[in-house]
Amino acid sequence: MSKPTTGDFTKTSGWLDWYDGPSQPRFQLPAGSVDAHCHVFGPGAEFPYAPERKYTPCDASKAQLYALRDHLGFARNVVVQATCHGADNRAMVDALVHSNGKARGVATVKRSVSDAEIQAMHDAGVRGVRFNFVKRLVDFTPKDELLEIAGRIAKWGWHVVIYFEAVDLPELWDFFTALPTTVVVDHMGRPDVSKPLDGPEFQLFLKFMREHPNVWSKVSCPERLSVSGPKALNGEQNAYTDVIPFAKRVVEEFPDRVLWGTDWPHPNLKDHMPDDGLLVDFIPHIAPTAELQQKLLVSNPMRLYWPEE
Ligand SMILES: O=C(O)c1cc(C(=O)O)oc(=O)c1
Repeated sequence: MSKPTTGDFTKTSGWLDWYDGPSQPRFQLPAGSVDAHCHVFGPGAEFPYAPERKYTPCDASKAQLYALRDHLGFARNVVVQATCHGADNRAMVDALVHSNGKARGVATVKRSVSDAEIQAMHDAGVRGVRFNFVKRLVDFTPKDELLEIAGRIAKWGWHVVIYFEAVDLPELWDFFTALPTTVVVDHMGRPDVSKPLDGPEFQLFLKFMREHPNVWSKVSCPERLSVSGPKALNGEQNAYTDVIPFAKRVVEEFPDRVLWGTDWPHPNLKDHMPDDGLLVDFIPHIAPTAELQQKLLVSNPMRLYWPEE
């Protein structure tokens, strides 16, 4: 892979670029595995970052993403609109249309989006919208606007991806449970893994999934959630051990409603950039059997994003 560029944009101070030269994973992904959460950034010279963005990343192009896919052994990607592009989905859509059908997408839209624009995104491979409640990433959007969007995109068979912090789940509960579509939670709703697995915060998340069969979860981002590491660097085969019990619990209790993704190029990490090959080696720690791995990496994402196959 070629190294990150910046175009004419100045990266947010302290920005960490994605890891150059990831290792070859030891864990062999099942055939047809889907990286169900990753992003493209720009390149800014071609697809400028949104004026309302909260961070300016390094560029991370579709060619670099697809080179990583091939290197790690994934067959397909789900490219999720990154907040640095706001509701301008051109970079993500461009990645989809140049994927030879090997990528689907999740967009961010405003209430003003037209049916023709939704249809065009659908034709390009978009299958969902993302609602973001992480305050450091986005400005507030009124919930009635989001519900209106959810009602409209449901007609295309799309789902809603939600990103929020664990402490905010109680306040967001009524809104989330009113959504009329399949709902996919990013990064397990960001549990605080220094709190107990059986404590009230994570138990509320499990109850959310248990009581609502339309709710799925990505069991991704151990590099973001881990407090005590160890980091996925220098060949570490037992990385992020504090995240394992949380992710494993979700995979084992809801094996048919979990997805996994690299989260490449890992926006806003402050401490280190993981070796993506070692992140893949994390998977068998949370999905220990071949059956769970097949569901997590192949059958579930295929059912959600390529149901026609
Ligand atoms: O935690 C984050 O900073 C983060 C940001 C974004 C984004 O900016 O879209 O996406 C993610 O999946 C995670």
